[in-house]
Amino acid sequence: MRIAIASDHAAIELKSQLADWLREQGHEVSDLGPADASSVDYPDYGYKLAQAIATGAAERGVALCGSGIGISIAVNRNPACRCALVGEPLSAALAREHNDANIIAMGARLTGPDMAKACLSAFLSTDFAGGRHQRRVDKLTTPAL
Ligand SMILES: O=C(CO)[C@H](O)[C@H](O)[C@H](O)COP(=O)(O)O
Repeated sequence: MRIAIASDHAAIELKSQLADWLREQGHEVSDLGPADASSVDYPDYGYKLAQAIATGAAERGVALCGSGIGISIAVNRNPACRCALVGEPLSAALAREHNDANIIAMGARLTGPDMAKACLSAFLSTDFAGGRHQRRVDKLTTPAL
């Protein structure tokens, strides 16, 4: 699968660990940065990731920052993105099954590498269930008010 991954400085180490792990499993991984641990702003990298999903350059995205909150807010500003912030595998699976999430967000200061891999594994191996969930997901792409 084509997977794009982006973070801020707080998650640079987790980004690198997850990118390596995904490549070992045969995924095509685009690391959208940052390249080092210098302090950066999560919206800049969240927008790059959102663009990769919106253009189809990537089928799935991984968004990481200290808590996962800031970068998940950033990517969800793009209507092509459905990003779920998770900290355990059941939420990661449900984000796919019910919400057809195309980006997973995690917080490197809250979630360790083993748990992050378990979440990512559940996210990548779970299909969208469709049916009633499709109707609800469709409503996310229409103006709410
Ligand atoms: O955006 C965040 C919180 O929603 C992330 O956790 C950031 O990584 C964090 O705010 C960065 O904080 P720092 O003190 O500048 O390292």
